[in-house]
Amino acid sequence: MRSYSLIAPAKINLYLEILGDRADGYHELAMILQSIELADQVSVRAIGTQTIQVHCDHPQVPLDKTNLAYRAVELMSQQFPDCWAQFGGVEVTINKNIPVAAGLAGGSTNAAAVLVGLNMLWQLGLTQPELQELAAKLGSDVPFCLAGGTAIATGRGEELDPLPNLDSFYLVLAKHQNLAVSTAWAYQTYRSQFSHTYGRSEGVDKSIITETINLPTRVHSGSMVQAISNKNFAKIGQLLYNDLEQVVLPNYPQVLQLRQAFENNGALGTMMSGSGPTVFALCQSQEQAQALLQHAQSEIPDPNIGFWVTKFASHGIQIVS
Ligand SMILES: C[C@](O)(CO)[C@H](O)COP(=O)(O)OP(=O)(O)OC[C@H]1O[C@@H](n2ccc(N)nc2=O)[C@H](O)[C@@H]1O
Ligand SMILES: Nc1ncnc2c1ncn2[C@@H]1O[C@H](COP(=O)(O)OP(=O)(O)OP(=O)(O)O)[C@@H](O)[C@H]1O
Repeated sequence: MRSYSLIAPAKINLYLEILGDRADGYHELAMILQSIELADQVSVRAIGTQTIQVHCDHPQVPLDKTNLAYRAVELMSQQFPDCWAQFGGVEVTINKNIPVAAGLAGGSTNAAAVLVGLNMLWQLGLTQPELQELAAKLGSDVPFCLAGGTAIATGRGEELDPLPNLDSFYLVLAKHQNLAVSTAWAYQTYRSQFSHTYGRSEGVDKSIITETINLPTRVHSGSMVQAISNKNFAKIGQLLYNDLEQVVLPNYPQVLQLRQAFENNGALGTMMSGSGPTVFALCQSQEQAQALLQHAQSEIPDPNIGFWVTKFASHGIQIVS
């Protein structure tokens, strides 16, 4: 039976501003998203039985309908019932390298890989915009994971405008392995505490966050877009921004601690990714990233913290074979 193997990169948020509440319960966003080389490998294979089977080598990843890759197969089978009938069921195998429940869109990128894989397996010939439309049905981050690179994301995160590539940037990621932050909780808490500040470009009252950290002032994403267009790495580092830090940092001191460790040890910039709890630090070289990792590790010698050195990527889902 035919199978396809795909590379599914993680993402980080260089900029995340919450602009307002939406009637559908989601939030209107202005984000700048960036793919990174840290990636899962996903394979899709046609199987004889009319079933969906998901395998994953990471014990925390569910294998049932709650797996976003499973939901991607289900969506495709509903959209293309003739192919489902003709080609039979689908087996998805995920080799997990992206930390789970990390704010790095691990599940979203697996789902995006399944869409691309089934487009090949079922010889559908779907165009990129058609795949993007299906991706948006699965989750707000899935369309970006499909496209990849560097992009502005608006709406609830699904409307994308590409930006120039920044693939010479290195970064260090750090995550407490036993910590997970619910994305829904982070957005709801932000709404209940900060909705009165929507649209105020001068920023919000950050006094509830400990004064030991130097939080950036909210700037319009336009300044970041300009810094990216100019490939001004120092400026990009200074302009990193994430509104969700205002609810996650006060509630998760471990995330704040990682943020401080990076800030004190010479990163170009440091920020929490998405709804956390992963924190990243930007560096101009692999050597600088390794040195920063060592500094942070010696400052917080906790075996439960995972560290990764990786690089910006200029691509989304890639077909390997
Ligand atoms: C935090 C980010 O990862 C940043 O890129 C995304 O905004 C979240 O993307 P995602 O996990 O793909 O999000 P979804 O699966 O669509 O939604 C998860 C939950 O996040 C909240 N959510 C998400 C996106 C958005 N624009 N507004 C929201 O309020 C909703 O409560 C939703 O129930
Ligand atoms: N394919 C998948 N890979 C990892 N987790 C998955 C997957 N499908 C479903 N999940 C579930 O989703 C939860 C969130 O995992 P995921 O790694 O996607 O989080 P995330 O990186 O925070 O996502 P995002 O940044 O899109 O909010 C996990 O706790 C897990 O139970």
